[in-house]
Amino acid sequence: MSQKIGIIGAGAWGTAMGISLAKKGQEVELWALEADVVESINTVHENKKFLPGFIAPENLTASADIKKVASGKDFLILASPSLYLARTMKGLLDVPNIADGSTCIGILTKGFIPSEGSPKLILETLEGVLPESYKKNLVYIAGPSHAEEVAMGKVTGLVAACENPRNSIRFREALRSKGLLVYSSFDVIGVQICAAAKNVVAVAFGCLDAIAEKSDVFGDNTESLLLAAGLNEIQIIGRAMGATHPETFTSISGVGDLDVTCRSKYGRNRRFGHDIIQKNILDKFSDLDDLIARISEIGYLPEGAVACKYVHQIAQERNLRLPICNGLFRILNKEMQPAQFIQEILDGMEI
Ligand SMILES: NC(=O)C1=CN([C@@H]2O[C@H](COP(=O)(O)OP(=O)(O)OC[C@H]3O[C@@H](n4cnc5c(N)ncnc54)[C@H](OP(=O)(O)O)[C@@H]3O)[C@@H](O)[C@H]2O)C=CC1
Ligand SMILES: O=C(CO)COP(=O)(O)O
Repeated sequence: MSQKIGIIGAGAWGTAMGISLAKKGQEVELWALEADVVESINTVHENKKFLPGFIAPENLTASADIKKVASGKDFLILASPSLYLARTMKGLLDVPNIADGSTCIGILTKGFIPSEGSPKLILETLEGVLPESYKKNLVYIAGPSHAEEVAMGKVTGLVAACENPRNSIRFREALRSKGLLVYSSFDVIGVQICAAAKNVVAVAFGCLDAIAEKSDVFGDNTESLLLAAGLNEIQIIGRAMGATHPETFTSISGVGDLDVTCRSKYGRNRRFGHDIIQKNILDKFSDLDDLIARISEIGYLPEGAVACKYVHQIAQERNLRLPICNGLFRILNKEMQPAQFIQEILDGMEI
């Protein structure tokens, strides 16, 4: 039976998920902020701005009216970048099926949310805004899933994490298809940390990858060294923040997502690392706060740059030793030259 699904955020990932669901026969409506994105999806069935080259079925439609997109849906999927997620969600609180808790909500965003004290995880932030009935009922969805490949129908694995197994199973059934395998998890904290922190490691990986292209000293072996040490740092953060299942880190949402983000040609975070070395992209920003404030000027979304600020804050507050994440923070904050970076982190890291 076809279900009604709303997706908030028509970037590459929201659009690809919409295409996958629409191909499965679900009735999907996407919210896009920009009128040209709405028009392009509704007229030529393609998101020319964020996912060009992929044609959507006609049962995927778009609207600029966020409340309309959220109204009367069985499922609502949030796919906005971390910087805009909380603000976007607040605009939906008076939608009747959200106010009464009857719509099942899942989140695709990867990152942390700033708050007055410590940075917060996404579910914790949304639970603080949504009606009480959503507590322990939000579903966090992550895994190695570049939008382009999901839109193509290439076989992809995702984890749907929720403290209430009924909801992770509901999402699993709604999302899964021949190309999309969906597994349940209870480890909402571990899965969120893996999704946010792997982007930071992938920026560092992109820097190393660019340096290695012209180096006699660094190669594929060095890259695997960085990847393994990065996974170690992700585990340190996860354990400190309350991840419940050690196997999360070795699952598709842990090492799987880290691997694809570091190595895929579609990776935005890896590309950003490359651009730091090859295009001196940091020259136009004065520090990390300036970069975050003007992130749209980069032309694509490196969530790892935003997450790096919050991982650094968490590391300081909890006295965590994270040479890769903290080394990258010093680069992005203009405290260290990129050239020094790889050697320093290789000298400092523990596997
Ligand atoms: N791309 C991928 O392969 C994957 C991405 N993700 C995660 O999904 C999230 C979205 O990434 P992605 O789809 O790649 O992003 P894109 O860079 O493709 O799209 C940018 C998005 O930002 C939105 N946006 C820009 N300005 C604002 C604003 N002021 N308020 C609200 N929304 C705004 C755009 O809205 P609009 O649509 O309305 O124009 C659009 O949805 C990120 O957290 C990312 O880490 C996770 C897995 C895979
Ligand atoms: O999360 C992703 C793949 O699972 C997308 O990573 P990038 O944002 O680096 O492209």
